[in-house]
Amino acid sequence: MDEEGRRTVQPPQEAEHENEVKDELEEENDDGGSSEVEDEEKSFDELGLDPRLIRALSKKDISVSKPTPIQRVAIPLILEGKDVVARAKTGSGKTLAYLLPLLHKLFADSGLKQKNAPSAFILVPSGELCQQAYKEISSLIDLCKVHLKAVQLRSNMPISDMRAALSGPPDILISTPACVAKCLSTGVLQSTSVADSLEILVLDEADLLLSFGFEEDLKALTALLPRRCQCLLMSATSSDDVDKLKKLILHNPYILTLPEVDGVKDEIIPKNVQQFWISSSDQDKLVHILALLKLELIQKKVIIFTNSIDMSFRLKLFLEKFGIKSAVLNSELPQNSRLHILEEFNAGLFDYLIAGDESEVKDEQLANKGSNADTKWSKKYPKQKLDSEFGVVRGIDFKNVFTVVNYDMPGSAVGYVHRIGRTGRAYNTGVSVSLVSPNEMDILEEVKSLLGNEEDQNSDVISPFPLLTKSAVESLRYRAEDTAKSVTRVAVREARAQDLRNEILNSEKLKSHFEANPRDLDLLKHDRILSQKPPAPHLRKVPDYLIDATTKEASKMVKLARAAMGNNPSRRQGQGFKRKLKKGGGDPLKSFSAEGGRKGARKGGMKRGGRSTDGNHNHKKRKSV
Ligand SMILES: Nc1ncnc2c1ncn2[C@@H]1O[C@H](COP(=O)(O)OP(=O)(O)OP(=O)(O)O)[C@@H](O)[C@H]1O
Repeated sequence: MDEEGRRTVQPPQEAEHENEVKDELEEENDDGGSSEVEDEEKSFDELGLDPRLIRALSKKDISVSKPTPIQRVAIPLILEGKDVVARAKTGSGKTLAYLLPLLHKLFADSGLKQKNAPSAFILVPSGELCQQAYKEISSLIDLCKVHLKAVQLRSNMPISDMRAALSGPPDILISTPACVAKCLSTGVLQSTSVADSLEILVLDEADLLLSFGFEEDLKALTALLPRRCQCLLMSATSSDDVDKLKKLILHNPYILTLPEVDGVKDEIIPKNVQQFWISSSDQDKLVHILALLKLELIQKKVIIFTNSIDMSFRLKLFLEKFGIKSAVLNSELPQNSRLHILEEFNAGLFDYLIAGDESEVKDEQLANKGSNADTKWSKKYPKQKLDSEFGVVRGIDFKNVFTVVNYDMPGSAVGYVHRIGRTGRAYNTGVSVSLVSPNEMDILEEVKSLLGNEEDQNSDVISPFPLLTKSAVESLRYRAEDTAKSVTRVAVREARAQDLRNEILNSEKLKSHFEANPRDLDLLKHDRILSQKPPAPHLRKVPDYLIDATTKEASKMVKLARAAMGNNPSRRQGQGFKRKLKKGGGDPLKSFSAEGGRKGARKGGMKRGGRSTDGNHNHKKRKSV
């Protein structure tokens, strides 16, 4: 610390002690002993939060009696003013875990002291996450009807806009570290004002902040942090980068790690996601995805991940020929368009989103910076022009996604976990289906060994997808292969360029229009057709005679399951949904085998991955829907 009591840039010595909370039941205290945390099933209002926040949660349809485990543990500690590192898996509700106590504190402090800079900074690695956090905070502030102001700043804003946004000043600033560093270096934010005013600093998606190259920007900020500033670090995974940040910024923090039930692996496994895979050559992936979507064997909404922008457009053009509309999200698009695509998808304006997940390409590029390393991965996915603050996978809260499809497998098992974590968020459930080519089998093996349960070798965390028969695939093969020929490289290039042109035009319109009409989502469609010709009528509808009886039954069951949810996946949470599913024939993914139709009639359990498991003792990592 310097004379003025500010935190210095040098990482402090290893904290004198760290307070670890290893799960919601056990809290390690300073002496290394452990004590039971009483009444682990506390509701939100028993956590000591302002009643206005509790009412706001009810209005947002979040059950006030059911905080997630990380919320139950983190909220009281943050309310007490402790520095906290919260590591809990993707989709576990970390955003509210820091936002609720942060707002509670700002409600209490509001108007007490004249400030020249915001009281709270929330720093995230990408523009998309800024927008997401901003919307969540704004909706809570609106619902609580309090006089607090939050602003989001992004690096691409003109300095004059930044200055205007910070005049006042607002109570909460949501931004990226690079943007805050820019504000400091241009004098938009005064260092002395920050040092005088800042009470709470949140680093969300902390493990990404350093890998996205924000280290120097963060150091510029940490030099100003007053000693009293409470620091919170949220992360889905533990990594060296999280440790580095922890040492750089936090003071003797409480480390919250929520392994839930049985050990380290559970820390990362999205338990609410039933995971499946389909073996497919690279060429056959188009016919497989067509069969899944056209024969309605997976439930909407769906995110389809590819590893390249060209593949995303190829897929979009191909599906269009069969009358399946989708939108493409990628790093090439202007930021306003990307944010708008996300908003439309979250609002349910279209069902299929093809997301070019280049984050792993970016990681690979960062890892190989300065070297000429020519890995298998970089050969397959050559360098693309990437927006350094774009991330389509990490941290983005896609709403009500039921199925995640890996059209291309990601480059790592960790990338896989983050992708499938876009469904099954908080108390919801979801399904993932990965198309795995022979070249990608090593990643599948990596995923299996990362997620597998060594003590339970006989059960697969990721199983063969049970609803797709060979004959269903073959019935569509001719049409798919014939149509794929028309999706040429030139067509893909033109579609990509056309989409970019449209979106650049849109982006300007979007900026001005949505500033004035934030709720007017439907103005610009992002899932419009890019093909020159409309889809041929014979491709739009699969003739009845092509679909075998087993597939018809599978598709019917998927539809029944969807109807039981009333097209509202958030209703998957309750018992009511389970009852309705039972009436409608049960979860098709559990009660059905593509080879043998319904499994319910068969005694002695069901087959998964060629191994027999007892229907009543299904794999414990796979939560029933
Ligand atoms: N107690 C709760 N009950 C029900 N839903 C919740 C609860 N808390 C949060 N949610 C919802 O769960 C979803 C996931 O939460 P959130 O985005 O905070 O997860 P996360 O842990 O930050 O995930 P990631 O690591 O991917 O960023 C959000 O839509 C949020 O509104």
